[in-house]
Amino acid sequence: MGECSDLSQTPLFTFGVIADIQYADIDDGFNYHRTRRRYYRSSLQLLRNAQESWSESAIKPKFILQLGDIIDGFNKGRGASERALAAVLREFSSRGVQVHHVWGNHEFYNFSRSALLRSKLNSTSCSDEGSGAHAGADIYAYHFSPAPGFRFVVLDAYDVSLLGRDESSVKYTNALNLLREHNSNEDLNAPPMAEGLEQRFVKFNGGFSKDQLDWLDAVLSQADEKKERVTIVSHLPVHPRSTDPICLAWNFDELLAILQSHSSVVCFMAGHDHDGGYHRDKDSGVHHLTLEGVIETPPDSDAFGTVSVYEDRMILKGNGRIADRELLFP
Ligand SMILES: Nc1ncnc2c1ncn2[C@@H]1O[C@H](COP(=O)(O)OP(=O)(O)O)[C@@H](O)[C@H]1O
Repeated sequence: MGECSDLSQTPLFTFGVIADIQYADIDDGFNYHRTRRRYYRSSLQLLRNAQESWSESAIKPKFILQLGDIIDGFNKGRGASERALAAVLREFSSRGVQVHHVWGNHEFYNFSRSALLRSKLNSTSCSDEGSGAHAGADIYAYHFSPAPGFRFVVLDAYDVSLLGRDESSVKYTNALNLLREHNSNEDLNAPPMAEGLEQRFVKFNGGFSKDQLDWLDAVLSQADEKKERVTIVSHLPVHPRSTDPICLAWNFDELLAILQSHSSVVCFMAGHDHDGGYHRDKDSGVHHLTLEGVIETPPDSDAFGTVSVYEDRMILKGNGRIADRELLFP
């Protein structure tokens, strides 16, 4: 960190990040391929560790980004969705810091889209006022500016998806047609190929509608004009080198093209791939960060980050499985 002599400087503000808590009050289990252990019960304690660290830090985070999959789909079958959600939200609210919730596949395993829109997982009330702050009535995407010159955009990566869309809706039919164009398996959660980018066409992923892409494009044009620094968050990663390709958003390429055409974008943060990932896009200089998931983090470790924001960079202080990173602005 040669140029980092200003680390002793006070940041303009800080914020917390945490991904894939996937809490359930059940014994440990495994991922689909049985290669990774999942610590369903202990994930609540790891969230508690994060909250404790944030509240004890000299500079309190201005907000927390919760990158999706806050509770596990197993809750649904046990009739425990509301109880599990209440337990996790109790932890979040205990310290009184504003939380921005992103929606992942496990949100939709537990709740319908309309229920989510009515729930405490809808944090659009923390968005900026005014027209254009939200992408649309049934698209969960909004932006906010926590400090002058900085903007954050929350994206809905399941806008085009089978998950959460009513089976009688046009949006569901369109998503099913798109998925079937790429995946001929009977079980649409099974990837169509054993490797490569086409693997992403599975039911547990989704994408961004044209309405959402147009909205994002307009939000970023305004941010370019104001010379703001924009960080975008979504449950699904969009850079093939920042994740296992099976976790990519269906139309990651369309989203990447938008990011590359706006000078204001500095960082894209996602969850979903519990192993995490990082890549700096060489064309745009945008940092693509995929956060390691809490659910696959052993009870004696941690998985959360605190980001300090400066004029020219963000410094991620990782805890446990998450590495420290210096994110210089492009
Ligand atoms: N290779 C696969 N073939 C069939 N189903 C799969 C495959 N991988 C995952 N699934 C299923 O897809 C869903 C999402 O997978 P899961 O591992 O739970 O994702 P997450 O990491 O988001 O928890 C689960 O219902 C899981 O059983």
